Amino acid sequence: MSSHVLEIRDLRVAFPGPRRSLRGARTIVRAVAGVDLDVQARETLALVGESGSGKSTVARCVLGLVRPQEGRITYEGRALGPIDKRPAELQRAIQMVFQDPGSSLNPRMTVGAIIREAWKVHPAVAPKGDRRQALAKVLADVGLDAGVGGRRPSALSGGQRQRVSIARALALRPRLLVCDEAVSALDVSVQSQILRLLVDLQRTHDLSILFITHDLAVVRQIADRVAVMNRGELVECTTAEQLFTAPAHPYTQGLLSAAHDLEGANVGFENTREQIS
Ligand SMILES: Nc1ncnc2c1ncn2[C@@H]1O[C@H](COP(=O)(O)OP(=O)(O)OP(=O)(O)O)[C@@H](O)[C@H]1O
Repeated sequence: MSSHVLEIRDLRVAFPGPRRSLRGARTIVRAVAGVDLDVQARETLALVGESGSGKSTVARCVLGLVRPQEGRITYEGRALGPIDKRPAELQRAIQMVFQDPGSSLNPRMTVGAIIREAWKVHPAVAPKGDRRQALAKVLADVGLDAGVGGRRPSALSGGQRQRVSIARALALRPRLLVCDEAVSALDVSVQSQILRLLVDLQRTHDLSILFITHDLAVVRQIADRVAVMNRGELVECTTAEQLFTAPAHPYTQGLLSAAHDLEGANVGFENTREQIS
């Protein structure tokens, strides 16, 4: 049997583009133009590319938030349709961590209420016994004190808020996390802490991660394999090591040298996976 948790085949998504003129026909933006991708059990696959290359659209298709014109997405061999047509256990099994927890966490609710609400939506994974203890455990798993449960997102730092987003996802015992620019809004040192947390959680919770980012320094810290998108197409999919040492595609070579120019000293980033193993 295949060890692929997620399989994407010939995915195609087009959006109506801007009008050419007041009376002219609409253009079409081919956001995803025939993508094949697999995420294996317990791996982190980074999906990288410049802004507008189609990464988020792939993620939104996996979540069932965008309906592709063509293609097939399966999770453990089961076809994934739109989110509202998915059985509860499939909705639960794939969780998303967004870039900006400020807008994805309800500002009127406490952290505890946010997590309890996730359990209300998915009673199959709600704790059977002491909910307080279960909440403290979920928060501890992401490095937060139990006291954070009584606070609202606005009272937390950006890094703490992102830990809460991860806790909310983990509370549903997912198998696949889709992280869309999940550390992009954070300072570099906080980014590293969150990336380490994800690497740890992946091991302790048997997670697969599809990690979307435009930042190659982040890829270096977290990815097992890397898929590179350009203009809706996948141009290269290889191990992280291979990508950084011998990128095959000219587009990837260009991305790497642009990152070199931008980051200077940061290019020598050590790999978090190696540091903590
Ligand atoms: N809902 C939408 N309606 C119209 N066009 C869209 C929509 N969503 C995405 N697009 C277009 O599809 C293309 C791919 O966008 P997408 O957000 O997937 O790229 P991305 O690589 O994730 O970029 P970014 O990192 O900037 O989000 C872009 O040209 C974008 O403008």
